[in-house]
Amino acid sequence: MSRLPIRPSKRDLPTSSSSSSENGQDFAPAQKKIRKDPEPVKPHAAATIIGGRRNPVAATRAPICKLADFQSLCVLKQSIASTAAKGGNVKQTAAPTCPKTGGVGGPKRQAWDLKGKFSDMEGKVRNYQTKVKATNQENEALKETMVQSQSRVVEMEKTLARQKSQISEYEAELQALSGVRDELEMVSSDKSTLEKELSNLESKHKVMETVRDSQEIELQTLKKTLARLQVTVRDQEEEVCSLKDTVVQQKDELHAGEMDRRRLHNDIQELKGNIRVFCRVRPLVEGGLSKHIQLAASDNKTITLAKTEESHTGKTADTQKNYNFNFDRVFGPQSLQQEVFEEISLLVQSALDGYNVCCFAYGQTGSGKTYTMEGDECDESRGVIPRAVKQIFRAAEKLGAKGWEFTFTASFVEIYNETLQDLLYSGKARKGLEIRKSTNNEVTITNLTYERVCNEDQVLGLIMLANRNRSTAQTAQNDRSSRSHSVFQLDIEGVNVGRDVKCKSTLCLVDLAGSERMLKSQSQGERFKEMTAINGSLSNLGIVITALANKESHVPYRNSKLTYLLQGCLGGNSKTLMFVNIAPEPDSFGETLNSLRFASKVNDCVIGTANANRK
Ligand SMILES: Nc1ncnc2c1ncn2[C@@H]1O[C@H](COP(=O)(O)OP(=O)(O)OP(=O)(O)O)[C@@H](O)[C@H]1O
Repeated sequence: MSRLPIRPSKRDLPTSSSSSSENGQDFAPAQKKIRKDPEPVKPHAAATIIGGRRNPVAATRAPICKLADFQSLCVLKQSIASTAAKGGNVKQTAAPTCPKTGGVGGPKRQAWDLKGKFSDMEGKVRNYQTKVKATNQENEALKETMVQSQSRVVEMEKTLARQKSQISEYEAELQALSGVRDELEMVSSDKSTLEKELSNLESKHKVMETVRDSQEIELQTLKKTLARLQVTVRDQEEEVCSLKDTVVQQKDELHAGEMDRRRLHNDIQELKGNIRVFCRVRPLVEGGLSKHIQLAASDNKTITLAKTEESHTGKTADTQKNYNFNFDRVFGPQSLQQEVFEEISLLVQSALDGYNVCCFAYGQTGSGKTYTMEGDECDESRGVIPRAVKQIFRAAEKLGAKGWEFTFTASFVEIYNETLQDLLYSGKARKGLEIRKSTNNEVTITNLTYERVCNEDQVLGLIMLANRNRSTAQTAQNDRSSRSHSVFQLDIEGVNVGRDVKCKSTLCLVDLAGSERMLKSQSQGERFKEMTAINGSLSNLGIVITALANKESHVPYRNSKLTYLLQGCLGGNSKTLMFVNIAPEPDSFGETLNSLRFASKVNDCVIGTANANRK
């Protein structure tokens, strides 16, 4: 019976843990206490500290932990290590309680020695109870330590959190500082650039200083030169003043000279006669000159028309009848336009000096009137009108230097069948063109275009316009230009403000209608009307000139439009030049003789002295 309770406990031993192999029921409470003890110690914390492995975060953060934190960590480590060591002792002390030893160092009791065995067991129990008590005490101590450690751990974690937040603050600060560093780098690079610039500027400054020094030296030299020049300028100013006086004096003299020139020029013109007649012979179409026209080799003022008259009976020899004419000048068929104009240019000058000048071409159709007055387009063939215009504007420019200012007004009128046509107007024939005489004896035409002109080209443009308008009328009426008078007038007004002198004159250039006479029986209708008008105006021209020459009290200017219009240019206060153009063909003999007779009559006239229109 006594063996029965022991055996089962022996058989249980291999399956029990080493601490409960002897008496599982008795030792169970102690074993339970041992198992519960380690619980307060968190495996994580123990592993972290006992294992000695360092958390990588903690390791990396260690350098920035405060020294106090580090020290408290060390204390915690030591206490846990000592606790672990004590725990190990518990295991070591528990090891001798292995039931296989059978008692406390004594020999194995006999099976029957139950009392002995019991006392052994009691001894063992007491022993174990003592150990358990000690272990419990240790456990309590450990628990306390664990609680302390846990509170420390909590503190440490707080500290850690604080430090983490501090670290993140530092990191943010660091980041901000890195921005500052970048800025600093930029600033330093700017600084180095500025330093380079500064050094460049410094070197430039040095160069400038050198330049300034040399310029200062130059300035000094220039100041000296300036001072010298100022003295010279003062001298020269004095000289200029005296020269100005001289200039004023010379201007006075010049003006007096100009007035003298005008007077002398006029004297010469008057000596030449205030009405002059030039004869111009047109060359034959095939060249040369026909036999019936003879020009004296000795002078250029005579022309002879020779006519051979056959004997009526045939018994006597043929007789030759010569008609001699003297004029102011006779131009042969070879005479150039330039030569012809030279003789007239003095009269053109008179127009600028304030005298009315009239130049007209008389002759039968085709005798060269238009060629003489207008000429052809090429330069050498230009006639009296374009050359006169050129001379007027050039002379006006020269007189400008002597204080004269001129204004020019041009008009171009045609007299056809005793009616006036405005050649500067391209529209439908203008009506209401009437000749009017003002109280101061100025002749004007109502509704006529008076164009202000400033230069030669403008006048030439107007002449071309007049020719276009004339040829338009010509296509409507064949040969009209030969049957009309064209009158170009240039009104000249001059003023010399400095001298308070004014002058006013008109240059009148006229291309007359063909002067040939037609037998009344041959002229019919329009042609008869034309011929009557032409003959009337031309014969009236002769009458007016004769009346002027005879100093008659009444001069019938109003008998024709032509003489009425030319009144101002033909009267006593003008210089008149007449061209008599003759055709060299033998069959024009009769007309040539008539023309020369008319011209001769005019040439014999002595018109009174012209007065300049001056104020
Ligand atoms: N001195 C000259 N030298 C060369 N050719 C001339 C000369 N005179 C006139 N002629 C020419 O003779 C022709 C007739 O001349 P122009 O037309 O001038 O005559 P006109 O008298 O004006 O005639 P009309 O009364 O019909 O107008 C023209 O071809 C012209 O070029």
